[in-house]
Amino acid sequence: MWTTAEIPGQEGKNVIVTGANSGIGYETALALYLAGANVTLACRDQGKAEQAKANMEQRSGPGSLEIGVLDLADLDSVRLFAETYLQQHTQLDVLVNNAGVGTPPAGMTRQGWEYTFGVNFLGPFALTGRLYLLLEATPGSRVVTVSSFAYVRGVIDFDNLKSEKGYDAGREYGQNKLADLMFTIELDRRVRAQGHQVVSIAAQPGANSTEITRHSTEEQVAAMKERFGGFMEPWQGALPSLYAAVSSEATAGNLYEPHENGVKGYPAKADIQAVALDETVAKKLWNVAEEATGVVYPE
Ligand SMILES: NC(=O)c1ccc[n+]([C@@H]2O[C@H](COP(=O)([O-])OP(=O)(O)OC[C@H]3O[C@@H](n4cnc5c(N)ncnc54)[C@H](O)[C@@H]3O)[C@@H](O)[C@H]2O)c1
Repeated sequence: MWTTAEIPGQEGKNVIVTGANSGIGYETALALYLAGANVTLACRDQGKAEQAKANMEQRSGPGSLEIGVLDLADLDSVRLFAETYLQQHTQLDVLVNNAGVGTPPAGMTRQGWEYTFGVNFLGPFALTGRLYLLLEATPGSRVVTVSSFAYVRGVIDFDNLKSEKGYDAGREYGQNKLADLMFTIELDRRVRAQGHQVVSIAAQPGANSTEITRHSTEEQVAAMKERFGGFMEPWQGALPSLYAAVSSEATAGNLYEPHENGVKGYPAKADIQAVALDETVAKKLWNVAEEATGVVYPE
C-alpha cells in the first residue's frame, strides 16, 4: 500500500495547496510539509490559515510554510494572489487545486457566475493560468486538480453557467467536478500539443469525513455513508492528491482515486468515463473559461 511514508524528500520544492486550512487540503499540505517542501497555504480566511499553519508547525516538519490569501469566488483575488506569488518565488513545483465547495445555497461570484462553478472551476482555471509560466519554467512541475466521483453524473450546461435556468446544488456539483476533470485532460492535451512540460493530473478523494457536507442534510449524509460503506478520514482522502503530486508512477492526463480491490485509501489509476473525454465539450469549456476569467494560457 502506498502511504505518505513513501513520499520522496521534497526539500527545495515549492508547493501551493488551495483550501489548505481544512479537510483534505490540510492533510495534503501537512504531508508535503513533513516531506520537506515549502508549502503555501492558499486560503480564503487569513485567521484560519494562521491556525492551520500553527497546527502543522507543531509537528516540526523539515519544510516551511507560507500563507497566501485567495478567494476563488473573486477573480481579482486570484489575480492578486498569483501576482504576489510570482513576485516572491522563482519556481513552482506543484500546484494542488484542492479548494472547493459542496452544495451551498444559491449564490453568485463577485464577477456574476454561479457560485460553485466559479469556486470549483473558474477560480482554479484562472489560478493555474496565471501561474502557468512559472510552472512551465520549473522542470518536472505538476498541476493536481481535485475532482470527485460525482463527475460521472455531470453535464456541462453552457446555458446555465450564471444560473439562468435556476440552481440545483447536486447538479451543479456534478457539473463542476466534471469541468475539473475535463480541464485536467484538456490542459494535458495542450501541454503535449505545444511541447510544454507541465504535468496535469486529476485526483478524486472518495467519500471522506470533512466539512464539504456542511450544507447536506443528515439524511443525505447517511445515504452517502451507506452508498460508500462509510466515510474515510481526510488523510486517506489526501492520498490520491499526494500520489498525483509526487509519485513517479502517476502520469499526465490521468485520474487517481482511493480504492483498489476494496482497500480504502490506496491511490490507484481510475478508468475515466466517456463523459469526461468529450474533446469538443472540453475545448468549448476552455474557451468559455478564458473569456470568463480573462486568463489566456500561453501558447
Ligand atoms: N470530502 C469528500 O468526500 C470529497 C469527495 C469528493 C471530492 N472532494 C473534493 O475535495 C476537495 C477538498 O474538500 P474537503 O472535503 O476537504 O472539504 P472542506 O470543506 O474541508 O475543504 C474545502 C476547502 O476549500 C476552501 N474554500 C471554499 N471556498 C473557497 C473559496 N471561495 N476560496 C478559497 N478557498 C475556498 C475551504 O475554506 C476549505 O479550506 C474539494 O475540491 C471537494 O470537492 C471531497
